[in-house]
Amino acid sequence: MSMIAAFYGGKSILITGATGFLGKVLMEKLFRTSPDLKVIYILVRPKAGQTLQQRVFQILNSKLFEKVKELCPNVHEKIRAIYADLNQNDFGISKEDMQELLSCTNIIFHCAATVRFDDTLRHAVQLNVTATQQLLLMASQMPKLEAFIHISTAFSNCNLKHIDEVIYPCPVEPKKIIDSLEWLDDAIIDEITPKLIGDRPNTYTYTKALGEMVVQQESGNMNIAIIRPSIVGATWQEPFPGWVDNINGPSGLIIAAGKGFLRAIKATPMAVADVIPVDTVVNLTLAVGWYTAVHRPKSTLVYHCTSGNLNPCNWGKMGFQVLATFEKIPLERAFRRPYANFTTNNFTTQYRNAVSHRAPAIIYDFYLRLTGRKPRMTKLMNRLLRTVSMLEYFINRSWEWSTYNTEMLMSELSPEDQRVFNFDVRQLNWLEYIENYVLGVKKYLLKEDMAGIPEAKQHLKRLRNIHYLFNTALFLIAWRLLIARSQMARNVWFFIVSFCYKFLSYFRASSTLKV
Ligand SMILES: CCCCCCCCCCCCCCCCCCCCCC(=O)SCCNC(=O)CCNC(=O)[C@H](O)C(C)(C)COP(=O)(O)OP(=O)(O)OC[C@H]1O[C@@H](n2cnc3c(N)ncnc32)[C@H](O)[C@@H]1OP(=O)(O)O
Ligand SMILES: NC(=O)C1=CN([C@@H]2O[C@H](COP(=O)(O)OP(=O)(O)OC[C@H]3O[C@@H](n4cnc5c(N)ncnc54)[C@H](OP(=O)(O)O)[C@@H]3O)[C@@H](O)[C@H]2O)C=CC1
Repeated sequence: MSMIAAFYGGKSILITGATGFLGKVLMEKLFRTSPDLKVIYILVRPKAGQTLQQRVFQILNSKLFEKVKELCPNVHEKIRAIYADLNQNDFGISKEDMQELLSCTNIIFHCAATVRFDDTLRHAVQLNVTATQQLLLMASQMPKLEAFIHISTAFSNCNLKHIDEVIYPCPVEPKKIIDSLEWLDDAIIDEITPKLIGDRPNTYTYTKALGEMVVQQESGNMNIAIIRPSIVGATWQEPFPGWVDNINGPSGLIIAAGKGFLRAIKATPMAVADVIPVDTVVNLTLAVGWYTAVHRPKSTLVYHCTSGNLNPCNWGKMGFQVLATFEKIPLERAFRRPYANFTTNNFTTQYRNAVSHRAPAIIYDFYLRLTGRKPRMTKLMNRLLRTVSMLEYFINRSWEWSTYNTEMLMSELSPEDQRVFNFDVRQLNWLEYIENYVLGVKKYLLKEDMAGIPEAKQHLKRLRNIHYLFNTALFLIAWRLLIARSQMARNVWFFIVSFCYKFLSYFRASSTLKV
C-alpha cells in the first residue's frame, strides 16, 4: 500500500493554478491515486467567457481525466471550484467560501503564477509575490493545515551558475517592492525594472525569487516546502505519455519547427536542455506534501526538480530527435519543410532570420495579396522571432542544480511509493520521451488526426518540389542578370556552354560508332 496515497485519503486539499498545465496533472494524479480524498478546492477565475463550472467541466471532459473518471466516477462532486482572482484583495473570495477554506483545508499546493516573460513588474509582483504573501496569511489562519507546498522555478536564481537547494536573498526586500509599487506610476516602474531585475533576464524569474523570500519570511510555524522545477514538458508516463496542452516552454518551438516556420535558432547545441516531465514534477510535489506534513522538517526545505545533473540531454540532441520524429510523423499543412540550424553566432542568426524566416514570410504574404487574401505571415513570423529571442537566454547556457533534498526524499520513500510516485529522472529515455512529446503536441495540443499523416507527407513532398523549383528559378534569374552586366560572367557562360556542346557531340559521335 502506498503511504503517500493513503496520506491524501480523507484530506481537503486547496490548489491554486489548478486550471494550468501543472495544476491539471496534479489534480488528476491526486484523484487517481487517492480517490477517497475528501475534496479538492480550486481557486478559479472565469475566463474567456466561461463560468467556473464550465471551466471545471471542460477539464474533467478532457482526455487527461479519462482514467480518473473510470476509477472515481463521482470526481465532479469532489472538486469544489471557488471564485477567486489572485489579483484582488483577499482574492475576491466570498465570506462563506473563505470560512470554509479556513476551517477545512489540510494541504495547500500553490501553483498559480504568471509565467509570461514579458509581464510588467507590477503584474508579476502582484501575482507571484503579493498573492503568495496573501495566501500564506490565509494559511496561517487554518487550524487544520498540515503542509503548504509552494511551486517556484529552478530559474528563480538563474543569475547564478551553481544553484543549491537554499533560498537566496534578493538585494531589495519583497515588502519594499510591494510597498513602492503601490505609489509609483507605471512609467517609473518600467524605467526602474531593468535595475531591479539586475542580471536576471525577465520579471518572471525575478518575481519568483521574491516569492521564495516571502515564503521564507512568512512561514511562521507552518510546515512549508518549495519545489523548483526546471522547464516543464509533456508527461513521461502518466496518465499516458506525451500529454501537453499549452505552448509554453519547448512546446511552442516544437510546433514552430514542425510547421516549418522556425528553421534556425540561436542555441548552443551542447548546452543542457533541462526539461522535466510534468508527471515527474507532480510525483515529487505529492511526495513532498506527504513528507512535509508527516516528518515536519524544522526549516523550509527546497527541492530541485531538474534533470541535468542526473540524466542530461542537450539542445542539439533534442532538436535532432524532434526533427527525426517529424520525418516519420509530420504536422499537417506545414508552411515549409522542417529543418533545424543551430548557431551561436549573432551575425549568422541575423542572416538566417532574414533569409530563412522573414523573406519566405514576405513572399508568402505577397502571394496571399495576389490571391485576394489577407496577409498574415509576416506578423506571425515577427511574433515568433520575438518569442524565440525571449527564450534564447535559456538555450544558450547551462546551470548546475544540486539535488540533495530531492535524493534524500527518494531514499525516504517505500519501494511502493518509489514506484507509484516515481520522480527518478535517471530512468528517463530521452529519445523515447522526445518522440512521445512531439506526438503529444500533434495529438493533444494541435488536435491533429493520425489518419492525416499520409496527406501531410504528400504535402511535404510538394513543398520540397516547390523549394527545388523556386531555387532553380532564382538561380537562373540571378545568372541571367549577371550575364547581362558582366563580361567575365559572359565568358564563363560561353565556356560552360561550349564545353557542354563539345561533350555532347563527342558522346553522340562515339555512340554512333559503336552501332
Ligand atoms: C531551428 C529549429 C529548432 C528545432 C527544434 C525545436 C525543439 C527543440 C528546442 C526547444 C527549445 C525550447 C526552449 C524553451 C526554453 C524555455 C525556458 C523556460 C525557462 C523557465 C521555465 C519556467 O520557470 S516558466 C514557464 C515557462 N514560461 C514560458 O514558457 C512562457 C514564455 N512565453 C511568454 O512569455 C509569451 O508567450 C511571450 C514569449 C512573451 C510571447 O507572448 P505573445 O503575446 O506574443 O504570445 P502569447 O503567449 O500570448 O500566444 C501567442 C499565440 O498563441 C496562442 N496560444 C496561447 N496559448 C495557447 C494554447 N494553450 N494553445 C493554443 N494556442 C495558444 C495565443 O492565443 C496567441 O494566438 P493569437 O495570436 O491568435 O492570439
Ligand atoms: N511550465 C513551466 O515550464 C514551469 C512552471 N513552473 C511553475 O509552475 C507553476 C505552474 O505553472 P504552469 O502550470 O506551467 O502555468 P500555467 O500558465 O499553465 O498556469 C498558471 C495558473 O495560474 C492561474 N492564474 C494566473 N493568474 C491568476 C489569477 N489572477 N487568479 C487566479 N488564478 C490565476 C491560471 O489560471 P487561468 O487558467 O485562469 O489563467 C493557471 O491556472 C507556476 O508557479 C510556475 O512558475 C516552474 C518551472 C517551469
